[in-house]
Amino acid sequence: MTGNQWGYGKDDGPSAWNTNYPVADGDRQSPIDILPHQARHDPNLGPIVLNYDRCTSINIANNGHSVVVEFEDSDDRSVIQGGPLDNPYRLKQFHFHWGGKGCHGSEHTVEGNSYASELHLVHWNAVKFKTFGEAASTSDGLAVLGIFLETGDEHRWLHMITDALYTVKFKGSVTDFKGFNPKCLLPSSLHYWTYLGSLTTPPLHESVIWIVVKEPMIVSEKQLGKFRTLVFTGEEEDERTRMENNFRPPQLLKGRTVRSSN
Ligand SMILES: NS(=O)(=O)c1ccc(C(=O)N2CCc3cc(O)c(O)cc3[C@H]2c2ccccc2)cc1
Ligand SMILES: [Zn+2]
Repeated sequence: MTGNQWGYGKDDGPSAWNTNYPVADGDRQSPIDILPHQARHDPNLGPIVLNYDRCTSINIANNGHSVVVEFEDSDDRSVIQGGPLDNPYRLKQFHFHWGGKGCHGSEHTVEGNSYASELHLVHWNAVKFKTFGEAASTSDGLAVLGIFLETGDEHRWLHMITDALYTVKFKGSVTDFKGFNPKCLLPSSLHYWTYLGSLTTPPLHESVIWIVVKEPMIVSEKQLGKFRTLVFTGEEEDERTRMENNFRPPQLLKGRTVRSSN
């Protein structure tokens, strides 16, 4: 995966991705604009259950597209289950998408409104697949939990992430990041919308069961600003391109149904 041929700029951004990744124009692309009143309330949709108590974070990294925290996924120590999922899905990593100063940067939107940022907790079906890569390229191999970030009061735990961002300023930097449990980032209610979609970055595989939580987490403008101290470029490169607006805009629904938990 040489992720360096795509980006979020004018020439290599989302509108150009279909050149190298034709699935970009596919029938189940993500993100989407969610219309709550058109979502089908499904009483059979149970609650989302997160068993993260024995989760093991490994490191935090700048992969040139976002800041990513990776987890140990060699067993079922941290899984998501319930809701629309038939199996437990293992937590692999989480990362964020955000905007520029004062601009919004979520990927999913709600009735055309975008949030300041969006957190993605990426899980894979280790019951049906042997590796993340295999799951990520097969329908419903992944389950991504999306959490909106809205600006307001300071988030009491997000500093554990933002305080580490200076150590991964440049693309390709990785530092140890142990003992972090992302459960501390979740809003109080896990009511959600769910639909079948794709990765929102190349290779845009149509392999994702999306679970988008309705209630945003509240973070301060100051905390969000720290994400913008990262750069897309490597330390050895001349230019320093600020990492911001790393979001794909909403894609066509193409007849898909969005279901709503209660
Ligand atoms: N935004 S998202 O849809 O939630 C998303 C989910 C997973 C991934 C992911 O884990 N990876 C692996 C790291 C990676 C690095 C890249 O440079 C890149 O272009 C894509 C990824 C994706 C990825 C997923 C599946 C196959 C290959 C790569 C990325 C984004
Ligand atoms: Zn993402």
